[in-house]
Amino acid sequence: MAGTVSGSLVALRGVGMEVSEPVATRILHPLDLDIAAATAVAVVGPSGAGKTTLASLIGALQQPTEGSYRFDGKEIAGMSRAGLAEFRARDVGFVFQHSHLIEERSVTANVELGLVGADLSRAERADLCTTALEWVGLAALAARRSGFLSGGERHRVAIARALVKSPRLIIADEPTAALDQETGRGILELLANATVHGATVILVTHDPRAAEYVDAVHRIVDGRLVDEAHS
Ligand SMILES: Nc1ncnc2c1ncn2[C@@H]1O[C@H](COP(=O)(O)OP(=O)(O)OP(=O)(O)O)[C@@H](O)[C@H]1O
Repeated sequence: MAGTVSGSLVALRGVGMEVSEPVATRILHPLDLDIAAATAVAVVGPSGAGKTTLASLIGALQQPTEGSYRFDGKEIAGMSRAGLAEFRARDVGFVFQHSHLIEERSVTANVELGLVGADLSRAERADLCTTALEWVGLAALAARRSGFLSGGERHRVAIARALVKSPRLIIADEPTAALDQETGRGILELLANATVHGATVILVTHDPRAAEYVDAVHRIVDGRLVDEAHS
């Protein structure tokens, strides 16, 4: 891609994480990782290995204690708080294990939360919400109160909320953990398909089925990137 040094959307070089409180702990050993634009990758590994920490560094929810993180060629490590907040708001959509919807508000109102801070007219917001809901197959439920949705439907709304601003990066942390098998499959498929819309997708998961839906699997064990297998 234009503007990148390595050709990757996400390029980590020697990125690591160490915390000093409550005791000095090395959470991630310095690692290199490249993720190409419009691909889907899974980050897998045992509990406590550092998967969420890695995803939160890539999503700029935390800063690494060392190394360089370039996103589309632009250095993210060391950016100001305001710069990080702007990066997250513009470029990153997050999907978590629980959908975190506002129960008493409508499906559309929840999706619109993904546009907070965007300089858009009411009509533009409505259009974007409709498109996102169509994309996750929930257009018919747009006006429904979110508290009345099933678990799978809630996840779809959460995905629509992450997608509505067309972020270049989607980070999903254990998106299937709270769902039954079949619903989980649908969610994995939906997330991986975001690449068709140009998004780059990072799935943090214990779910072995995720490998079927992604372009690459990155394995973290004890804070180290130990394996990379292309499917
Ligand atoms: N801010 C922090 N301070 C101290 N320890 C931390 C901090 N953040 C994470 N850890 C520890 O670092 C390790 C890695 O955590 P992380 O959440 O990244 O693992 P994970 O692979 O996502 O685990 P799981 O699959 O159980 O969610 C864990 O032992 C965790 O307790």
